[in-house]
Amino acid sequence: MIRMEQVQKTYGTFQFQVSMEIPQGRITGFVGKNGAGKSTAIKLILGLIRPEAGKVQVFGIPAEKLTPSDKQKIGVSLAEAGFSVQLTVQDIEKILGKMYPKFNAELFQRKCREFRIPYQKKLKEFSTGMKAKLRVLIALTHGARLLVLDEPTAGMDVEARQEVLDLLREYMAEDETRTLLITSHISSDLETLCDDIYLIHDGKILLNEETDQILDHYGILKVSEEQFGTLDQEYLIKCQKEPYGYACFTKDKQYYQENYPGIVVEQGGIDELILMMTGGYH
Ligand SMILES: Nc1ncnc2c1ncn2[C@@H]1O[C@H](COP(=O)(O)OP(=O)(O)OP(=O)(O)O)[C@@H](O)[C@H]1O
Repeated sequence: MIRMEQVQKTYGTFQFQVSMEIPQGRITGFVGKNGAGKSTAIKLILGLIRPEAGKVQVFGIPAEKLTPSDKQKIGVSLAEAGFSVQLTVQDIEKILGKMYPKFNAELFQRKCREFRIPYQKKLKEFSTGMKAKLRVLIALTHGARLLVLDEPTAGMDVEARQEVLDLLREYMAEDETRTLLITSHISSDLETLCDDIYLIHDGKILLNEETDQILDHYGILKVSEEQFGTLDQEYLIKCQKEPYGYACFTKDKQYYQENYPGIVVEQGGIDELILMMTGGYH
């Protein structure tokens, strides 16, 4: 569905260099620290910026050659993009109806009511969470085959986040050929939503793994200097010196639980993955 082949983009000292393949029918999450390159990846995929080298393909078509009719099949939610703040939701509904032949006005209105999005108010009077919910609704109500959502739940309270995540799950369950690409800083949202995770750091992919694999098999071993000396290194991805000895990130915590009964093994979620792999775990 999305393919990046040796794509390069440079901003000053920041160098984005990535190859990846995002399959159809999957929910893929991009994670990483601030400034890692997640939004850069999304902008390259949407053809909003051009790479200096390499190829970006969406639906098998080079991103820069996507026609308006190809773009109709993509639902997008970006933090900085949007409609004029002078418009009301009613105005936006009319514009969407003209822009997208497959725009579902009935669904849009129903979800606006369910999400308590005021229909007559101008966008400039909206709260951060209301704007975020509206951006997601706009992406989801024109029959897109591919959803690309950059931080869709940012600024939302816990209830709003659950509503949006449920809506995304519902949307994906309706048609198994749909594909969703999402970034978020809220790891728990991605852990419950995504099939696959890409960890991006300093413009490179540090890890690509299925979410279930991360949650079921990855873990952090906390060992003394002495224990560290006896540890089989085969399934360790990264080790970090700590005051008590070492924190070791493993992709097979069961192996160490079975073979080293005395050592402490902690759950390895997406937050731990980011912190261990990028050197911020303590
Ligand atoms: N238009 C631009 N001009 C100059 N530098 C840019 C531009 N866009 C992005 N960058 C730089 O590229 C790097 C990656 O930024 P990007 O927005 O992709 O990160 P991100 O992973 O989305 O971060 P965040 O989690 O903070 O949103 C950063 O160093 C950023 O300063």
